[in-house]
Amino acid sequence: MIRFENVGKRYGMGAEVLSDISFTLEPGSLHVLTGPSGAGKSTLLRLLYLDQRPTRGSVQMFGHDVTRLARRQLPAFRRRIGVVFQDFQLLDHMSALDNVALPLRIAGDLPEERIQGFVRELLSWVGLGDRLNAKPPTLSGGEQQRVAIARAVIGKPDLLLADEPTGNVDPSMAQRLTRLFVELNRLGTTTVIATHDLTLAESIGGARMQLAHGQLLAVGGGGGAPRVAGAPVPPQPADFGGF
Ligand SMILES: Nc1ncnc2c1ncn2[C@@H]1O[C@H](COP(=O)(O)OP(=O)(O)OP(=O)(O)O)[C@@H](O)[C@H]1O
Repeated sequence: MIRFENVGKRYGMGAEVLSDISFTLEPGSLHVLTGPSGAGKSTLLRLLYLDQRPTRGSVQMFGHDVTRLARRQLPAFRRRIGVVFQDFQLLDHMSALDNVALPLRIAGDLPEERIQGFVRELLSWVGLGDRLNAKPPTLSGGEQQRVAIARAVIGKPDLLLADEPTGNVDPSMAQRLTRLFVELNRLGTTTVIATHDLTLAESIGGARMQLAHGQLLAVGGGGGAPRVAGAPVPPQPADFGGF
């Protein structure tokens, strides 16, 4: 369970960009975070990723008050979180395959041969089967976004955070990626997807978290995602073991 209580966030000496944010995310719940540009969606995702600290309030995650963690404790928590941020945060010197393999290699649970098999299958599924060895700077924005999504989901994280995850792809790929998120959520990953795209929000389902001017206007229960009609079926968990 994740619990925010009266969380406020300001950058430097600026005004608060988030004020008195309180909510609970139940394990395995699915939430779509909406709100106008500048409302604080990315800031909220960065607080959830422990990439920013709140300036007030408390945040409970994975059984800990994470506002009290030492910097050296953060990587272990972050390994439980898959992220797709707008800047993708891919490692430019590594191939697409190696970027996506990284969470499984760090986890160290699977032999390299199986890791390679799972990564190839997932990258093929997101339409990048012919770009396995390409490095991120040689990929288009939409291709980089799909590598980032594959990297975020391959290890079946406890929490998935995605910021405008389909902003750079065409509608049919957006539907395919939505299916991936929904299926991951069905396997138990608590999921928060920020988007301006109301079609995406509708197709994901789940509960809305609505931000405006740094205030959370609504947060629902977020239980269970509907099937995405007509979308292709992603690789099943047994087919890519990290999943
Ligand atoms: N690193 C930063 N330093 C200073 N101010 C920041 C920083 N990041 C965000 N802000 C400010 O915080 C406010 C909320 O920004 P944020 O990116 O969280 O909004 P958003 O809802 O994700 O917007 P968008 O939909 O345009 O991505 C904005 O006023 C922005 O200028």
